[in-house]
Amino acid sequence: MRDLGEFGLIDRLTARLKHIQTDVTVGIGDDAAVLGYPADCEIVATTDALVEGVHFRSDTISVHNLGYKAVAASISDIAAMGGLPKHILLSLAIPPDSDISRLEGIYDGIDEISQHYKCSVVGGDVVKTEGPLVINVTLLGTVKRGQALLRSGAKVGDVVFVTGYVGGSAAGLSYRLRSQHPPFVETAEDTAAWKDCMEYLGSCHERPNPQVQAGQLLLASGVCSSCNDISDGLASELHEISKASNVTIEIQAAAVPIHPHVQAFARGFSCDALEWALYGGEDYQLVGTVRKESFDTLAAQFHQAGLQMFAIGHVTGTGRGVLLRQGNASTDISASGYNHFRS
Ligand SMILES: Nc1ncnc2c1ncn2[C@@H]1O[C@H](COP(=O)(O)OP(=O)(O)O)[C@@H](O)[C@H]1O
Ligand SMILES: Cc1ncc(C[n+]2csc(CCOP(=O)(O)OP(=O)(O)O)c2C)c(N)n1
Ligand SMILES: [Mg+2]
Ligand SMILES: [Mg+2]
Ligand SMILES: [Mg+2]
Repeated sequence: MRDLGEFGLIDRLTARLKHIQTDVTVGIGDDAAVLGYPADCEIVATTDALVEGVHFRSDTISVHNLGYKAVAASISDIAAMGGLPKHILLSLAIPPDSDISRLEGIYDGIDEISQHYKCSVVGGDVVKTEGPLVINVTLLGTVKRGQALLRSGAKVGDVVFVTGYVGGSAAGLSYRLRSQHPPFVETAEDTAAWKDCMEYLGSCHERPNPQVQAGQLLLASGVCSSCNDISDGLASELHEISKASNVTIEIQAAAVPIHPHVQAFARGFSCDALEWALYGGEDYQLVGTVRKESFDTLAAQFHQAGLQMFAIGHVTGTGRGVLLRQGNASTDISASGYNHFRS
């Protein structure tokens, strides 16, 4: 890698990007990219850093899927605003002893997800570091002017929704971090079921599906009063909506959608699947609120489009708070979830 030099490295990595760029007047190779945007749109911009040892480890994710997931996390933020992803700026801080094939693998994963979601890398930066590998993704997208979905519009009476299963990524990570064989695999049938379960958990953790189409439907419906994507866990994201909208939210534990594979894995290892769903994070589903009278129509639209839409609770009052109802008991759930500066 040292032989390549900075510019050789950039050439090697960007050569992996096969996805055709659209709305790019000037792309990689000049001082800055020049990008075209439709006049009836606003730009949505998000940035997130991923640090080796904090966001990923070589034994928890493949290099290809690391590239895939790094961009997926940013696409998810654009989806939560009701936007479409367009242009990626990609910066890497690279330890000097890094293997070039590892970096190329990351770029292949980025190229794969770029093709799928029709966005492209238009620039970036490479620097050396004495610390761990850092990948920073900045993503620019478009949203219909004045229509971005915010966290701040939830109103009393609204239904709280989530666009898919939660807890799968944390379950997948928990699987990756443990070495022992599952206690419930005895017969050949068990082995087959276990294999399906592991594939599901692995893909939840390594290859999340950011909900761009769901965000588009929510925006077009005109009845979505708040929206957020789930990076830190359902509890934390609900607290953000509660804070931004100054409302109290109550969700039903039994209504939180947890995939049967996640439940089976939790049972097998005596873990709590609801904990993963509430506090695990990295599910990259959307959570938000819609007007009560419009929920059924919206859910039907989602199902027609092959998407999921689960009602998990209501906005019950004004003033901040998130409550979890289990049977007759209703308890405050803390804002805990993944938090970089709190343990
Ligand atoms: N270092 C920073 N400087 C300025 N704004 C920041 C910084 N870090 C985070 N933010 C902003 O704070 C808000 C919350 O960030 P974050 O919790 O990371 O959002 P998300 O979970 O959607 O990625 C976002 O608007 C983000 O842009
Ligand atoms: C090795 C490893 N340890 C822990 C995690 C779990 N994890 C790391 S960061 C994170 C939350 C999401 O990252 P963050 O930087 O908070 O993204 P943002 O909320 O800004 O989108 C989670 C659940 C992981 N993915 N890999
Ligand atoms: Mg962030
Ligand atoms: Mg977010
Ligand atoms: Mg976070």
